[in-house]
Amino acid sequence: MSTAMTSGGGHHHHSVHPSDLEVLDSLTNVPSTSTGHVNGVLNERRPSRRPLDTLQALRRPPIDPIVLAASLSSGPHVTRHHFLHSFGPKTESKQMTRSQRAQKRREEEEEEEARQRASSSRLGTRPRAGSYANCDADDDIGERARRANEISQSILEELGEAQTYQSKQMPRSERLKKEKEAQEARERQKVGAMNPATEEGKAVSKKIDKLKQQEARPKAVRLASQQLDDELLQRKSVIEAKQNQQAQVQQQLAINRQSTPITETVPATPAFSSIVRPPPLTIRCYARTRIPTPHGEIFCHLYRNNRDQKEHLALVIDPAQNAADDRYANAPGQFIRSKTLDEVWGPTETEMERIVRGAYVGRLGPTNQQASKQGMLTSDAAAAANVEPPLVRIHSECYTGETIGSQRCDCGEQLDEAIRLIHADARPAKGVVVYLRQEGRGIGLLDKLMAYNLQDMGHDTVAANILLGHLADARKYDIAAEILRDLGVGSCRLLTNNPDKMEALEAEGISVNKRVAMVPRIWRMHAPPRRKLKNSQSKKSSRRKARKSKGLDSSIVSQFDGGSTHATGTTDEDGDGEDYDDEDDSFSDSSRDSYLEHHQRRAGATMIGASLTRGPELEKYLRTKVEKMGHLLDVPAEQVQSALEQSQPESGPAKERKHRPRQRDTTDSSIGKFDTSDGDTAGTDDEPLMDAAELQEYITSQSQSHEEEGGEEILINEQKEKY
Ligand SMILES: Nc1nc2c(ncn2[C@@H]2O[C@H](COP(=O)(O)OP(=O)(O)OP(=O)(O)O)[C@@H](O)[C@H]2O)c(=O)[nH]1
Repeated sequence: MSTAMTSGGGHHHHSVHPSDLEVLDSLTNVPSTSTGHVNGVLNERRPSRRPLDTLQALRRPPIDPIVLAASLSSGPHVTRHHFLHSFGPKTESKQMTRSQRAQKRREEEEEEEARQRASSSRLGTRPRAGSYANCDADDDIGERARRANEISQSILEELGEAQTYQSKQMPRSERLKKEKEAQEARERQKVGAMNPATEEGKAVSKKIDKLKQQEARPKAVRLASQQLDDELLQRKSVIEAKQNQQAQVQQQLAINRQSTPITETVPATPAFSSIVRPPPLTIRCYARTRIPTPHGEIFCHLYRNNRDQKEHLALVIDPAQNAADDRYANAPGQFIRSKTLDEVWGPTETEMERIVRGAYVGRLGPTNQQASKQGMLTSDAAAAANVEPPLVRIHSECYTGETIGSQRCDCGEQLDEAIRLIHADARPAKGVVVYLRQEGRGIGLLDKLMAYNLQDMGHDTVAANILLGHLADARKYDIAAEILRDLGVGSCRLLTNNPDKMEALEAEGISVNKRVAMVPRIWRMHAPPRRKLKNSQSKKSSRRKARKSKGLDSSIVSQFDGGSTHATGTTDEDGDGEDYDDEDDSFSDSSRDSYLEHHQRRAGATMIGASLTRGPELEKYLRTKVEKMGHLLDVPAEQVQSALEQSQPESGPAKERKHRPRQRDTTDSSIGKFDTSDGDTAGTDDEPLMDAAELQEYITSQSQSHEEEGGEEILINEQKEKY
């Protein structure tokens, strides 16, 4: 562009070139007016390219004089229509003139040349054109590096060590090949070990079982797969590192102890010593409160301890403590109460503070707020009371079974059943469910969920645990025992099928006087009665009971009636003595009848979906417990048959449809439907469903025919002679 538009005030209008006008036009959008004259010259090259109306339409809005004035009065003066023109104070360009700039460049070039000449003379040799030396010919660093290299070379020569380096590494192609082979071998081993369908998988499963029997569990883990082995080693090294760290801390502590006078203080939370030598276990009940349940009221106790960070619970069923009057409050020794809760926690603790944490007697209310006294119950007092030891269940947490109604296990059902059985046990009912936060048999929820995936791949619960690097059962019962002691329960009748649990509890100093079995509800449906019904009168009475139980179950009512009565779900109200006529049989009878009663309860009150767990996965789970973990239960013949059928699913002849009892509850259909044998989905609505009375008749007829066939008795308490 020529000087037609220079900055500054001086306007030197030389001849205007047509291209300048074109640029000006494009910058300012001034509509071109057909061909025209510029400085008297006919501008042939500026035809009117666009019609005027289009240009008008494209044109940006005209300059607003107010905006222009504002712009002039404030900032640097560049507007889109006055590009580089200044209407404001004159600004001086700080740029040198062109000639000055040329002069400066020349001077710089001369200086450069002089420098180059000087450096090449210093080197003595001129670098060859095109050689790398050219790159740093005038570079001091390059020069110094070369010289250092020469010096070090000469030193090495003097020492006679100037040898050529020879790599001992394999060629890369070979290394890659070897790595690939090793990786493939590992994969094969892993896949084989994880898939029970393969020969390798079968061998691994077999090995695991065998080793487990030999009690060589950690070793079995190492053999199970290379991958798990690596993981174990890693864990081991972490533990070793911790132990080392701990040893150092112990040493330091020993030194400190020598140098400082000993004061008998026990650290509240020993961080490291718990790995080496755990401090004596201490527990404390921090709170107790009343919870109404479908079976009656319970007192929920929350415990903390110095062993783990979990809050374990004790559900105490002792409704007598809840009486509106203080009849029972004055009879210490009759209650299941926590010693640590009733303790006074310090000289400043107020009565109200004690009551708020649950250390009260009688039924708490707006008018009854009586704090408990320290030492209301001791184990001695309980023993002195000379009553049958309370029913106790040590229950392990199971989120899936108890909260989202998983049908993979019977944990939800067991928790529900334990509370029900304790409520139904004696008059007044008394017992404890110790609820331990040992999810997944102590392996935690995360690993339990992974174990389920291994189970879906064909492993059972025991093998899945082992493949994940755990013991088949990683639970401990020391905290449970301590909680029971705190509650004054030194001996008990234990609700369990698990012999290990009984042994563990005994080892922890709680005497197990009797085992009371937990029979899965679904199995109980098929079980014949333990003894023949006494006479035809009994049959009538059971029908009468079934009719009675069609109404709202009294255990449900008990939570609405103020809770002053305990659950009466299995009370022998008609007085025929059938339920409680014989102490030994009381449980078997009440358990058998409980099947009907639990169907009369509202479904989902304590478990999602149903109060009955069923299905092929549950059957497998139960069978594994019996067959591999030694649980004391007899698998009903029908379950064995169903397992056999499952093992040859499609291949065999079409299954004969068995007659299965079906029932629909009158109040809630969700518990009414069930399938007893093979876990097929429950029958369709068009199939007739039994009502409670029909069902009871069905069970009775089944059991009678079973007895006629000389069938084996399979019911709870069967194995208890063993203990
Ligand atoms: N690792 C693992 N744990 C499971 C599985 N299914 C249930 N559990 C856990 O098992 C615990 C219950 O243990 P069980 O073996 O069912 O019963 P038990 O308490 O030993 O025996 P009983 O006293 O007779 O009931 C709960 O903590 C559940 O979370 C499973 O497939 N794998």
